[in-house]
Amino acid sequence: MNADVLKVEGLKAYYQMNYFGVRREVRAVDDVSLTIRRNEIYGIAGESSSGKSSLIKTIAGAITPPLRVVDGSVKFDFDGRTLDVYAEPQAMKGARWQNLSYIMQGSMNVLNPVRKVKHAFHDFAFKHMGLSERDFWAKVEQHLQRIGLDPRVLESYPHQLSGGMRQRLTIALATVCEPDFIIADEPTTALDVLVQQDVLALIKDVQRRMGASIIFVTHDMTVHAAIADRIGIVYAGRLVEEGPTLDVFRRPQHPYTAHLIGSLPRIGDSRKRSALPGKPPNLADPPSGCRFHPRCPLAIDKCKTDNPALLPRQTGRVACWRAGEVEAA
Ligand SMILES: Nc1ncnc2c1ncn2[C@@H]1O[C@H](COP(=O)(O)OP(=O)(O)OP(=O)(O)O)[C@@H](O)[C@H]1O
Repeated sequence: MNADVLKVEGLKAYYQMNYFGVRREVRAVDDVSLTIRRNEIYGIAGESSSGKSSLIKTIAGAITPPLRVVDGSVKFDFDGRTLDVYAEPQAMKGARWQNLSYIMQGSMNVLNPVRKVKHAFHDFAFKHMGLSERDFWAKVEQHLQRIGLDPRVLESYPHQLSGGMRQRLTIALATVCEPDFIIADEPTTALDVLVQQDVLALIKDVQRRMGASIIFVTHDMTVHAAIADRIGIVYAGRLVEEGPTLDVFRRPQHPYTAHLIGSLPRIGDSRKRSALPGKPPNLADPPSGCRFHPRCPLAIDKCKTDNPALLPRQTGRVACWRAGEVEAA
């Protein structure tokens, strides 16, 4: 069996707009290549507007205009069967829920406020599981119990449940068909810190038990530290660093990664953390060369003109002309 379950190659997805005859193109995903292994949790990190959600939506095959794939490919390997997301959109429909599930940003909203929770399970999962009604509900109840929810929640309306319970329910929904691959966008952002810990532990537990792979997005580096096996750092539509989570946190190679990690508060350290000057660039008109160069403390002339490729380095990959010359602040 192929060890990689997802292969993304040279992926470019742009928002292409036309305002009164003037074309505008936002290069939100710009030449991203990555692979995800079986049983792996891969986190995508980066500031707001760096393109994380656009990347994950594109990987999930869940894009709508004006976002369009202009180049590259996204291929899954499910049980030795290759599923090419953009070459075979129909096959993708068949794979949803069974092989692949997508927990969108704000996905608690999939729970219809005027219908009991049980309807969401029936609407989304029943037809994919090939079970009788009776066996289906037995399976749903067993799944809820496994993830610490009382099956009586099925008879509740969403407003009767706390935010943490609703998020647990969306995770239950996304995992009840035991998919091989889970895609999650900011799965814990709307929750307070304690509930967040709980939901993170749940995601990790469900993933380990089912042997699934997960790719998830959050801007919160502490969430990556808690659950990701590897992380990819995105800046201005490009993957600029990738590696095992511990290595990236201990020895970031890219100045941007070093900054993201250096700005995290640490217990017992009251030093003021410095903010990175400037803002992420406008992706309709990104800077030449390395897109980080206008904000980079280590930039040299070459960085202004030449785009560094993402190259293997130590245990991961990094795209920087001065890779490895940084230490976490
Ligand atoms: N519907 C849209 N039309 C045009 N541009 C868009 C649209 N949605 C997002 N963008 C632009 O695409 C770029 C990447 O946005 P994206 O939402 O993918 O970033 P992100 O890293 O997920 O940010 P956040 O953490 O704030 O969700 C940004 O410049 C954003 O303004």
